[in-house]
Amino acid sequence: MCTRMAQQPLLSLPEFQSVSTGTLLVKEPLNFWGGARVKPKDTKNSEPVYEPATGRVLCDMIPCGEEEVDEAIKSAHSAYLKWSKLSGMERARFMLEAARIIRERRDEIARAEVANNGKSITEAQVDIDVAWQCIEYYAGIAPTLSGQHIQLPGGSFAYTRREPLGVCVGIGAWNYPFQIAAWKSAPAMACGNAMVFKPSPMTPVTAVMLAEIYKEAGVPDGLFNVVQGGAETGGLLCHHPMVAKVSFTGSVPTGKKIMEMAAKGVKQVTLELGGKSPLIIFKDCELENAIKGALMANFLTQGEVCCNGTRVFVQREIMPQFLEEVVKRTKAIPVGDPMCEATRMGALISKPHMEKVLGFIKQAKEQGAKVLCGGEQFVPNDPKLKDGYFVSPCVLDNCRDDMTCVKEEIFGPVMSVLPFDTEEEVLQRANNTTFGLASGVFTRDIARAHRVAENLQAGTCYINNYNVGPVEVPFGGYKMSGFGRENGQVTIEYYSQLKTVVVEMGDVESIF
Ligand SMILES: NC(=O)c1ccc[n+]([C@@H]2O[C@H](COP(=O)([O-])OP(=O)(O)OC[C@H]3O[C@@H](n4cnc5c(N)ncnc54)[C@H](O)[C@@H]3O)[C@@H](O)[C@H]2O)c1
Ligand SMILES: C[N+](C)(C)CCCC=O
Repeated sequence: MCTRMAQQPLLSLPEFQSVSTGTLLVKEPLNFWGGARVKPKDTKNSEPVYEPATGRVLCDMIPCGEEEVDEAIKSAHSAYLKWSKLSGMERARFMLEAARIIRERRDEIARAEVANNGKSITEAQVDIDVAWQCIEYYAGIAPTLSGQHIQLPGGSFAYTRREPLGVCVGIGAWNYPFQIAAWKSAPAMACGNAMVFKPSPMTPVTAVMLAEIYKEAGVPDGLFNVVQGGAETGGLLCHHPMVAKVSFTGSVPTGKKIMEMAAKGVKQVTLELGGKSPLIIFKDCELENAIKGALMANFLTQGEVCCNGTRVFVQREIMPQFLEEVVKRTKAIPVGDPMCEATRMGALISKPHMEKVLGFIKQAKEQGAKVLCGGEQFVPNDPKLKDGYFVSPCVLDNCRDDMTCVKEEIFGPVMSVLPFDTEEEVLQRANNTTFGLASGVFTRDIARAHRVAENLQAGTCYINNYNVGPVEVPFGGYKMSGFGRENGQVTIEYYSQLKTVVVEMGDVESIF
């Protein structure tokens, strides 16, 4: 059991007044376009949405059909026509105000995120901070967007204009629901686009809070819209002729489908997909930091993190000390009520997902891995949590590169530990995967650190840390982990296009 934190100011929804585990019921519509929540037209395909910590139904997710998707996109388009004509400074003012409101309401949003996602309140608060920081960062970039002047012969010249794409679609995963919505909408809006965002059907609750906040900050109605739904609604968005770009976060199989659908309309795509990232720990590392890094690389958000370093390669000489300490600290992770400030690991997203994760662990044992700790369904003492989807964090030893737990993304709290002997060998093994999202190396040898970073085939390499994600830094994958980037300056390129204007100052020279 845990003590409730002091009450914070309210969102517009009465149900957020006293959110603690087992209390939230969301009855308000979760769609948002034209500057307001929109009731679903047809409730026949509704799906229950569960609170992971209790297994209780939190709300119904009612998918949007063709007519609703069309309304949302048209609403976005009309907002785009106004928003794209504002200067960067003007756009920035609205975005800074939205960031301020998020900061002010951090706790309410975090609590709703916890109720819907199951992650610990400590992590959810960080996610909300990252969300407002992202909006603030792109507000800072908006006024700097500019083109180039190119002098041509005879006084003629050309210039380039960085222009928005139009209506962008964002499709999100369930592990960082609010943060993903911010990571997509902030750069899109900074560049002058409008967005229609579809959250995961398992986490429909908080994206609409972001929509309300943008409205309160004063952006034009329709600039950021939310449609609820699953694969079918996602498909309607991808195929819609008024959509210029799709930014997708999710699994590799769905990413492939998104790319196919977008290809039909020659729409731009950003794909932020899954991973099975290597973390390499050399014997010359600062072991205390490496152990902390391995825990951060594996157990944030119950292990449901795309860039997690789940293949932990440890140089053989330090394996015993590493394992002893990592197991001791893994066993000490407080698992339980995610709303408690002392909790460090909450509940997995759903019962089927929990069963899938437990299935991976069972298979790992059958293939010869040794469970050093955890890896079981966990039932907290608090009776209200008895039907929650908790799994005790697990460390697997005796792993080999050919095991399923080492090759496939588990998306749960499971660390696979693998011994290695040489740098050359570990690089070859680390890169022997179709994924390429992230990677990490712990060593005190500065030359080795940079050599390893250069040779790892991944979109990010952490040196002597893991899973830090400042919004100033680009994030995205190599290989089948996707392409395009989120965060950092470079993301502007993925939400804008360049127009060249050529100006003749003399007479036309015609060959005809
Ligand atoms: N690289 C990243 O930044 C990043 C971040 C978070 C999660 N992920 C990845 O996401 C996966 C987990 O999330 P998930 O289970 O929600 O992924 P998922 O692929 O099942 O679903 C992601 C989103 O796609 C939608 N969708 C599903 N089928 C669709 C279709 N045919 N057309 C259009 N939309 C469709 C879903 O409704 C959901 O909103 C993991 O693989 C994880 O690594 C990647
Ligand atoms: C843990 N980070 C660095 C915040 C990345 C989260 C996005 C991936 O799931």
